[in-house]
Amino acid sequence: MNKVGLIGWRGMVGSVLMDRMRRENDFADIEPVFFSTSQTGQPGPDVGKPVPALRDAHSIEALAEMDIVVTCQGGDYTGAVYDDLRRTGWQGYWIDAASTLRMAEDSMIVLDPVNAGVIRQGLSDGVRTFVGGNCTVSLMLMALGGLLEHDLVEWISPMTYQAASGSGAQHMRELLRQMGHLHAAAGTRLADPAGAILDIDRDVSEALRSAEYPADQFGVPLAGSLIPWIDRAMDSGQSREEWKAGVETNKILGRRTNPLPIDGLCVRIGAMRSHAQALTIKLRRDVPMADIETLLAEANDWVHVVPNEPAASQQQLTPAAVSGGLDIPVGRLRKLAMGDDYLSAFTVGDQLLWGAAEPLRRMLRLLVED
Ligand SMILES: NC(=O)C1=CN([C@@H]2O[C@H](COP(=O)(O)OP(=O)(O)OC[C@H]3O[C@@H](n4cnc5c(N)ncnc54)[C@H](OP(=O)(O)O)[C@@H]3O)[C@@H](O)[C@H]2O)C=CC1
Ligand SMILES: N[C@@H](CC(=O)OP(=O)(O)O)C(=O)O
Repeated sequence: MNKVGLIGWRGMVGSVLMDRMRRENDFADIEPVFFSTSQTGQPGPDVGKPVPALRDAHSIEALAEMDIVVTCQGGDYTGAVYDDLRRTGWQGYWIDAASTLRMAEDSMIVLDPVNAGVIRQGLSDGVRTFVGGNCTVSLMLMALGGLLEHDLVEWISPMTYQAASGSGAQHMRELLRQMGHLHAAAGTRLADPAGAILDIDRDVSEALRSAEYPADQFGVPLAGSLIPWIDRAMDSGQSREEWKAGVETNKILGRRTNPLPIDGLCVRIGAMRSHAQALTIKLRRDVPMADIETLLAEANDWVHVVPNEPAASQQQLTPAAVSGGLDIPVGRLRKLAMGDDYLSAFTVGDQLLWGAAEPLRRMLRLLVED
C-alpha cells in the first residue's frame, strides 16, 4: 500500500480535501501519514483507521520515506522543502495545491476530466510532480471542455467574479464582518419599509469609507463594493491572476505550440467560496447552438447546461446554488452581436472543490489505482 504524506490537511483547502477523501473512502487504499508545520507529535485526525502521531513537515528525512506527498500547505512551504527533498534523490510523487511549481518544466497541471490523456502521457514520460491549477482556470476548463476538446475555440476572454475564499480563511471572516458593519450602519431604519432609502444609502456609504470599516485583510471594502485586481502586477499590465488564465490553460491542454490566446480581467466580489466568470468565446467557425450545448453537456460528469432563460439563470447559475457541491453549470449561451462565431457563456463553481481540492484527490487516486 502506498505511504502517502499529507501536509496542510487542517487548512481550508486541506479540510475540503480531507472531507472529500473521507466521503470517497480514499483512506482505505493508502497508508496515510499526517504532517504539520506546528503540531509535530500531536495525534493525527480521525480517518477511520489508526494513523501515527503528526510528523514534522520540515523534516526532509521523514518526507523522503513517503511514496507520495500531497500538500495544501501553500507556496512558502513548497519553496522551503521541495528542492531539498528532490536533491536527496527522492523519486516519489509530489501533488501540490500551490502555484509555485505549476509552470516548472518538469511538472504537470492536473485536471483529469479535461486532460487525462496529457496526464497519462506525462506519467509514462516519468513526470513525478503534479500541481492543481488556478481555481478560475480549472473551473473554466470544466465548463468549456467540450468546445476545447473539439478544437472549436480561437480565443477566450474571461471576466471573473471571484469569491473571498480565494484569498484565504481570514478574508472570508472579514467579508462577513464587513457585511455586518454595513447592516449596523443601516440600523433600525431597515425595518421601516417606508423609510427614506437615500438616508440609509448615505449612512451606508459613509460607513464604507470610514476608518472603522473592517478591512485589515483586503485593505479596502469588498462587501458593498468590489476589488478589480487580484494578486500582484505583471509587466504586461495584467494581474498575475489574469496571466495564469492563458499560460495555465495551455499547459493543462498540452498545447506547447500555437497557444490559445486567453485573457481578461479578474475581479474579487463579495461571494463566499464560489467563483463565477463571464466568457466571450471566439469560435473557429459558426457552430449551431444545439451542437454547442450537446458538446458542452457531454464533456464530463459535472458540467450541465442551463437554458438561457431568466428563472433558470437566476436560480442555477449562482454561487448560492453551487457552493459546497461539484456541479459546474454553464449558461447564458448565446451568439453575440459581433457575429455568429462569437459566443457568450457564464459559469460558476466551488473554488475549493474543483478549483482546489478535487483535482488533487483524483490525481492521488489515479496514482494509487495505477
Ligand atoms: N484558498 C484558496 O482558494 C486556494 C489555495 N491554494 C493553495 O493552498 C494553500 C493553502 O491555502 P488555505 O487552505 O487557504 O490555507 P490556510 O491558511 O487555511 O491553512 C494553511 C495552514 O495554516 C496552518 N494553520 C495555522 N492555524 C490554523 C488554524 N487555526 N486552522 C487551520 N490551519 C491552521 C495549518 O498548518 P499546520 O497544521 O502545519 O500548522 C494549515 O495547513 C495556499 O497557500 C495556496 O497555495 C490553492 C488553490 C486555492
Ligand atoms: N488566486 C486565487 C486563489 C488561489 O489560491 O490561486 P492560486 O492557486 O493560483 O494561487 C483567488 O484569489 O481566487
